[in-house]
Amino acid sequence: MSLSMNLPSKVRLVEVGPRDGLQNEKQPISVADKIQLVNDLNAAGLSTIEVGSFVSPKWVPQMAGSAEVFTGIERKPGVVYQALTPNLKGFEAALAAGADEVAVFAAASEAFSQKNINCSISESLERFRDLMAAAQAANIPVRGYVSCVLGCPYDGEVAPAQVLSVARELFAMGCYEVSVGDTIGVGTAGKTRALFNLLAREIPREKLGGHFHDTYGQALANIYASLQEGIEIFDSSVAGLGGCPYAKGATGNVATEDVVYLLNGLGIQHGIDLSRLAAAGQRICDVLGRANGSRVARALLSQ
Ligand SMILES: CC(C)(COP(=O)([O-])OP(=O)([O-])OC[C@H]1O[C@@H](n2cnc3c(N)ncnc32)[C@H](O)[C@@H]1OP(=O)([O-])[O-])[C@@H](O)C(=O)NCCC(=O)NCCSC(=O)C[C@@](C)(O)CC(=O)[O-]
Repeated sequence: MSLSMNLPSKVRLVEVGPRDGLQNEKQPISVADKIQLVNDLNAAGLSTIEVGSFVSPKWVPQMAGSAEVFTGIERKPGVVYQALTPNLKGFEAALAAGADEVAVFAAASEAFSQKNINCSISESLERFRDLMAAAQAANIPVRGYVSCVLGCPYDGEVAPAQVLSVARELFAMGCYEVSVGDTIGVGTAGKTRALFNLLAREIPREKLGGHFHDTYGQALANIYASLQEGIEIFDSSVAGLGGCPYAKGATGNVATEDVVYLLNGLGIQHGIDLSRLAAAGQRICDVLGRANGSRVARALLSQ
């Protein structure tokens, strides 16, 4: 039971650091370092880890070695190792690499859809159909993402009804859960609550996830607002790694360490060992030669 009767007692964190976190890094990162990151996250208790993506290497070169990463990781029973896939080709590659589950991604804004995956929203949804059929035949669960739900770097304001329409389509075609993403981190708590309130009129709350970037420093406030709306699934990235190659200026995802600290304070269960998690984040930051983006990790590691 959480300290507040109105909040969920348990949350599932989807760790997207190895994919969303690393995809935007310009410097080469070795397959060994990526494998180490996934293994460290495993050891810290994450139950769902997005290991990599099977997208065009011309579009996102950093994810080119994802198959080797999948092959090299130590698998822990009960942990879901997920891959991001934009089409059937990506799905087949993910399946061959041993992904337990895949994620498809659509946008709530037309301009972002074009920039990110080179097609309109409706074309992207159409593209997922053969992937969904192949996934169903192979018994592979498919997660859905909707990007730019609280604003778009090209189109500006995004209508909540448009987010609902894309999320509804993803469910209708068979996604078991949909994560809605504030790709450029412009959302605020009030808008977040209003969005989930609208989505929950048609989609069960326990099937909705929140994916917040911290560009404007609002991610934790938005997560708290989502918890108040009964949302129990959040995507986060160790050490706040990340940024989207097709959203200029977008900084990292909310740091997993910061979310865990928030949940600890609220008495909400999550199953993650914060000190191991902070060590995992610092290790990859040392590899990348960049500052740790988690304030909680910085505070803990300086003690
Ligand atoms: C979707 C495409 C492929 C369309 O790209 P396209 O150029 O329109 O597609 P195409 O079908 O014409 O193929 C072009 C080339 O890519 C190859 N190709 C085609 N598919 C694949 C594949 N799966 N894996 C490997 N290669 C592939 C294909 O074989 C061909 O190779 P070529 O003949 O030129 O040598 C491209 O636009 C793409 O890969 N985009 C990926 C963009 C991306 O990964 N963005 C970041 C992830 S989304 C995100 O971060 C947001 C999220 C999810 O985190 C949530 C949030 O924050 O909001």
